[in-house]
Amino acid sequence: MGEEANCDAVMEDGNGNGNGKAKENGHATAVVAMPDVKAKAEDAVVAPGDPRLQGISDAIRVVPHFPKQGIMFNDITTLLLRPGVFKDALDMFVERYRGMGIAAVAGIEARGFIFGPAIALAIGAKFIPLRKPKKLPGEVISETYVLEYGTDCLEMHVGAIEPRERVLIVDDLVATGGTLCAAINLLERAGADVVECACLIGLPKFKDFYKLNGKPVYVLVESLEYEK
Ligand SMILES: O=P(O)(O)OC[C@H]1O[C@H](OP(=O)(O)OP(=O)(O)O)[C@H](O)[C@@H]1O
Ligand SMILES: Nc1ncnc2[nH]cnc12
Repeated sequence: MGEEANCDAVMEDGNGNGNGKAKENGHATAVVAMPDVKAKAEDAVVAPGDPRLQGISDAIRVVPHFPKQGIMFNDITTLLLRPGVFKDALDMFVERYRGMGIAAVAGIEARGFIFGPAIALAIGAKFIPLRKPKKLPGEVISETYVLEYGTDCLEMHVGAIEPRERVLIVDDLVATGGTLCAAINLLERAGADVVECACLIGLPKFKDFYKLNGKPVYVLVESLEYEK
Protein backbone atom coordinates (compact mmCIF):
# COMPACT_ATOMS: atom_id res chain seq x y z
CA MET A 1 0.00 0.00 0.00
CA GLY A 2 1.03 3.58 -0.35
CA GLU A 3 2.64 6.13 1.88
CA GLU A 4 1.17 7.66 5.00
CA ALA A 5 -0.44 11.04 4.60
CA ASN A 6 2.12 13.79 4.77
CA CYS A 7 0.45 15.43 7.74
CA ASP A 8 -0.40 14.73 11.36
CA ALA A 9 -2.62 11.66 11.03
CA VAL A 10 -3.45 9.08 13.66
CA MET A 11 -6.72 7.27 14.21
CA GLU A 12 -8.92 6.57 17.19
CA ASP A 13 -10.93 3.36 17.02
CA GLY A 14 -13.96 5.07 18.36
CA ASN A 15 -13.83 3.69 21.87
CA GLY A 16 -10.90 5.74 23.07
CA ASN A 17 -8.93 2.65 24.03
CA GLY A 18 -8.14 0.83 20.83
CA ASN A 19 -10.52 -2.02 21.61
CA GLY A 20 -14.14 -3.04 21.59
CA LYS A 21 -15.38 -2.13 18.13
CA ALA A 22 -18.40 -4.00 16.90
CA LYS A 23 -17.14 -5.59 13.69
CA GLU A 24 -19.29 -7.66 11.41
CA ASN A 25 -18.99 -8.71 7.81
CA GLY A 26 -15.90 -6.70 7.11
CA HIS A 27 -16.90 -3.35 8.53
CA ALA A 28 -17.31 -1.83 11.97
CA THR A 29 -19.73 0.58 13.56
CA ALA A 30 -19.37 4.33 13.30
CA VAL A 31 -16.28 5.88 14.76
CA VAL A 32 -15.06 9.40 15.03
CA ALA A 33 -11.40 10.21 15.22
CA MET A 34 -10.84 13.02 17.69
CA PRO A 35 -7.84 15.32 17.50
CA ASP A 36 -5.03 15.84 19.97
CA VAL A 37 -6.27 13.85 22.97
CA LYS A 38 -7.47 10.32 23.57
CA ALA A 39 -11.21 10.67 23.14
CA LYS A 40 -13.50 9.53 25.92
CA ALA A 41 -15.74 6.66 24.88
CA GLU A 42 -18.89 8.75 25.07
CA ASP A 43 -17.32 11.36 22.81
CA ALA A 44 -15.80 8.96 20.36
CA VAL A 45 -18.41 6.36 19.51
CA VAL A 46 -21.10 7.75 17.29
CA ALA A 47 -24.45 6.03 17.19
CA PRO A 48 -23.13 2.75 18.67
CA GLY A 49 -25.37 -0.09 17.71
CA ASP A 50 -27.31 2.01 15.22
CA PRO A 51 -29.03 -0.66 13.13
CA ARG A 52 -28.41 1.30 9.94
CA LEU A 53 -24.67 0.75 10.13
CA GLN A 54 -24.76 -2.96 9.43
CA GLY A 55 -26.81 -2.38 6.29
CA ILE A 56 -24.36 0.28 5.16
CA SER A 57 -21.45 -2.02 5.86
CA ASP A 58 -23.03 -4.93 4.03
CA ALA A 59 -23.81 -2.79 0.97
CA ILE A 60 -20.15 -1.88 0.34
CA ARG A 61 -18.40 -4.26 -2.04
CA VAL A 62 -14.70 -5.00 -1.59
CA VAL A 63 -12.88 -5.70 -4.87
CA PRO A 64 -9.44 -7.29 -4.42
CA HIS A 65 -6.50 -5.99 -6.43
CA PHE A 66 -8.21 -2.96 -7.97
CA PRO A 67 -6.91 -0.72 -9.44
CA LYS A 68 -3.65 -2.57 -8.84
CA GLN A 69 -2.27 -5.62 -7.05
CA GLY A 70 -2.59 -5.43 -3.26
CA ILE A 71 -5.31 -2.76 -3.14
CA MET A 72 -8.59 -3.96 -1.63
CA PHE A 73 -10.92 -1.50 -3.30
CA ASN A 74 -13.96 -0.44 -1.27
CA ASP A 75 -16.67 0.09 -3.86
CA ILE A 76 -19.59 2.29 -2.78
CA THR A 77 -21.44 1.94 -6.11
CA THR A 78 -23.17 -1.18 -4.75
CA LEU A 79 -24.52 0.92 -1.86
CA LEU A 80 -25.84 3.49 -4.34
CA LEU A 81 -27.96 0.77 -5.98
CA ARG A 82 -29.90 0.39 -2.73
CA PRO A 83 -31.80 3.65 -2.16
CA GLY A 84 -32.83 2.77 1.37
CA VAL A 85 -29.25 2.14 2.43
CA PHE A 86 -27.96 5.16 0.51
CA LYS A 87 -30.54 7.26 2.36
CA ASP A 88 -29.53 5.74 5.71
CA ALA A 89 -25.94 6.85 5.14
CA LEU A 90 -26.99 10.36 4.16
CA ASP A 91 -29.40 10.57 7.09
CA MET A 92 -26.67 9.62 9.55
CA PHE A 93 -24.48 12.45 8.31
CA VAL A 94 -27.37 14.92 8.26
CA GLU A 95 -28.40 13.99 11.81
CA ARG A 96 -24.84 14.62 12.96
CA TYR A 97 -24.24 17.94 11.19
CA ARG A 98 -27.66 19.63 11.24
CA GLY A 99 -27.78 22.65 13.55
CA MET A 100 -24.01 22.99 13.83
CA GLY A 101 -23.77 26.30 12.01
CA ILE A 102 -22.06 24.72 9.02
CA ALA A 103 -22.11 27.19 6.13
CA ALA A 104 -20.46 24.97 3.52
CA VAL A 105 -19.95 21.33 2.63
CA ALA A 106 -16.83 20.74 0.57
CA GLY A 107 -16.94 17.52 -1.45
CA ILE A 108 -13.84 15.86 -2.83
CA GLU A 109 -13.86 14.74 -6.48
CA ALA A 110 -15.13 12.30 -7.47
CA ARG A 111 -16.90 10.25 -4.84
CA GLY A 112 -17.33 13.12 -2.39
CA PHE A 113 -19.62 14.60 -5.04
CA ILE A 114 -22.03 11.68 -4.56
CA PHE A 115 -22.64 12.37 -0.87
CA GLY A 116 -21.69 16.01 -0.31
CA PRO A 117 -24.45 17.87 -2.21
CA ALA A 118 -27.30 15.92 -0.58
CA ILE A 119 -25.84 16.57 2.87
CA ALA A 120 -25.35 20.25 2.04
CA LEU A 121 -28.94 20.71 0.88
CA ALA A 122 -30.33 18.88 3.91
CA ILE A 123 -28.43 21.04 6.41
CA GLY A 124 -28.94 24.30 4.50
CA ALA A 125 -25.30 24.75 3.49
CA LYS A 126 -23.68 25.66 0.20
CA PHE A 127 -21.73 22.98 -1.68
CA ILE A 128 -18.14 23.54 -2.75
CA PRO A 129 -16.56 21.10 -5.23
CA LEU A 130 -12.88 20.39 -4.58
CA ARG A 131 -11.78 19.29 -8.02
CA LYS A 132 -8.85 17.54 -9.66
CA PRO A 133 -6.53 19.84 -11.67
CA LYS A 134 -7.64 21.88 -14.66
CA LYS A 135 -11.37 21.21 -14.21
CA LEU A 136 -12.47 24.51 -12.68
CA PRO A 137 -12.78 27.45 -15.09
CA GLY A 138 -12.23 30.32 -12.64
CA GLU A 139 -9.25 31.40 -10.56
CA VAL A 140 -8.21 28.54 -8.24
CA ILE A 141 -5.99 27.73 -5.31
CA SER A 142 -4.30 24.30 -5.46
CA GLU A 143 -2.92 21.74 -3.04
CA THR A 144 -0.81 18.74 -4.12
CA TYR A 145 -0.90 15.50 -2.10
CA VAL A 146 0.26 11.88 -1.98
CA LEU A 147 -2.26 9.02 -2.24
CA GLU A 148 -2.21 5.22 -2.25
CA TYR A 149 -1.48 4.98 -5.93
CA GLY A 150 0.41 8.13 -6.93
CA THR A 151 0.18 11.86 -6.37
CA ASP A 152 -2.67 14.19 -7.14
CA CYS A 153 -3.86 17.75 -6.63
CA LEU A 154 -7.07 19.39 -5.44
CA GLU A 155 -8.30 22.77 -6.58
CA MET A 156 -10.99 25.16 -5.32
CA HIS A 157 -12.38 28.33 -6.81
CA VAL A 158 -11.12 31.49 -5.15
CA GLY A 159 -14.10 33.08 -3.40
CA ALA A 160 -16.01 29.82 -2.88
CA ILE A 161 -15.55 30.14 0.87
CA GLU A 162 -15.43 33.27 3.01
CA PRO A 163 -12.93 33.67 5.85
CA ARG A 164 -14.17 32.10 9.11
CA GLU A 165 -17.04 30.21 7.45
CA ARG A 166 -17.60 26.81 9.05
CA VAL A 167 -17.06 23.98 6.60
CA LEU A 168 -17.55 20.20 6.60
CA ILE A 169 -15.38 18.12 4.25
CA VAL A 170 -17.02 15.02 2.74
CA ASP A 171 -15.54 12.04 0.90
CA ASP A 172 -16.40 8.37 0.53
CA LEU A 173 -13.25 6.95 2.11
CA VAL A 174 -10.12 7.79 4.08
CA ALA A 175 -7.10 5.54 3.49
CA THR A 176 -3.79 7.33 4.07
CA GLY A 177 -5.56 10.59 4.83
CA GLY A 178 -3.55 12.45 2.20
CA THR A 179 -6.60 13.59 0.28
CA LEU A 180 -8.40 14.89 3.35
CA CYS A 181 -5.22 16.66 4.50
CA ALA A 182 -4.98 18.43 1.17
CA ALA A 183 -8.63 19.46 1.43
CA ILE A 184 -8.12 20.77 4.98
CA ASN A 185 -5.04 22.71 3.90
CA LEU A 186 -6.83 24.18 0.90
CA LEU A 187 -9.81 25.37 2.94
CA GLU A 188 -7.69 26.71 5.80
CA ARG A 189 -5.50 28.63 3.36
CA ALA A 190 -8.73 30.32 2.24
CA GLY A 191 -9.50 31.22 5.86
CA ALA A 192 -12.24 28.63 6.47
CA ASP A 193 -12.95 27.02 9.84
CA VAL A 194 -12.90 23.27 9.13
CA VAL A 195 -15.31 21.67 11.59
CA GLU A 196 -14.81 18.00 10.70
CA CYS A 197 -14.19 15.53 7.89
CA ALA A 198 -16.86 12.90 7.18
CA CYS A 199 -16.36 9.64 5.28
CA LEU A 200 -18.41 6.50 4.84
CA ILE A 201 -15.38 4.24 5.17
CA GLY A 202 -12.10 4.33 7.04
CA LEU A 203 -9.43 1.72 6.36
CA PRO A 204 -7.91 -0.14 9.34
CA LYS A 205 -4.46 1.12 8.42
CA PHE A 206 -5.72 4.05 10.48
CA LYS A 207 -6.46 1.86 13.48
CA ASP A 208 -6.30 3.09 17.07
CA PHE A 209 -6.32 6.84 16.66
CA TYR A 210 -6.10 9.49 14.10
CA LYS A 211 -6.25 13.17 13.61
CA LEU A 212 -5.75 15.02 10.40
CA ASN A 213 -4.20 18.44 10.83
CA GLY A 214 -5.89 18.47 14.26
CA LYS A 215 -9.35 17.96 12.76
CA PRO A 216 -11.69 15.11 13.75
CA VAL A 217 -12.58 12.52 11.14
CA TYR A 218 -16.03 10.92 11.41
CA VAL A 219 -16.23 7.50 9.80
CA LEU A 220 -19.41 5.44 9.50
CA VAL A 221 -17.87 2.03 8.86
CA GLU A 222 -14.38 0.63 8.99
CA SER A 223 -13.27 -1.88 6.39
CA LEU A 224 -11.64 -5.07 7.59
CA GLU A 225 -11.18 -6.42 4.10
CA TYR A 226 -7.70 -5.10 3.76
CA GLU A 227 -4.53 -6.70 2.50
CA LYS A 228 -1.35 -5.59 4.15
O1 LIG B 1 -6.96 8.76 2.16
P1 LIG B 1 -6.31 8.70 0.81
O2 LIG B 1 -5.15 7.75 0.77
O3 LIG B 1 -5.91 10.05 0.33
O4 LIG B 1 -7.35 8.08 -0.22
C1 LIG B 1 -8.70 8.42 -0.26
C2 LIG B 1 -9.09 9.00 -1.58
O5 LIG B 1 -8.87 8.05 -2.63
C3 LIG B 1 -10.05 7.90 -3.39
O6 LIG B 1 -10.12 8.81 -4.42
P2 LIG B 1 -9.14 8.70 -5.69
O7 LIG B 1 -7.91 9.50 -5.41
O8 LIG B 1 -8.96 7.28 -6.04
O9 LIG B 1 -9.93 9.50 -6.79
P3 LIG B 1 -11.32 9.23 -7.51
O10 LIG B 1 -12.42 9.39 -6.48
O11 LIG B 1 -11.37 10.34 -8.52
O12 LIG B 1 -11.30 7.86 -8.11
C4 LIG B 1 -11.15 8.19 -2.39
O13 LIG B 1 -12.38 8.53 -3.03
C5 LIG B 1 -10.58 9.32 -1.59
O14 LIG B 1 -10.79 10.57 -2.21
N1 LIG C 1 -8.84 0.83 -0.81
C1 LIG C 1 -9.52 1.82 -1.41
N2 LIG C 1 -10.78 1.59 -1.84
C2 LIG C 1 -11.48 2.59 -2.46
N3 LIG C 1 -10.99 3.81 -2.66
C3 LIG C 1 -9.75 4.07 -2.24
N4 LIG C 1 -9.00 5.18 -2.27
C4 LIG C 1 -7.82 4.90 -1.72
N5 LIG C 1 -7.77 3.64 -1.29
C5 LIG C 1 -8.96 3.09 -1.60
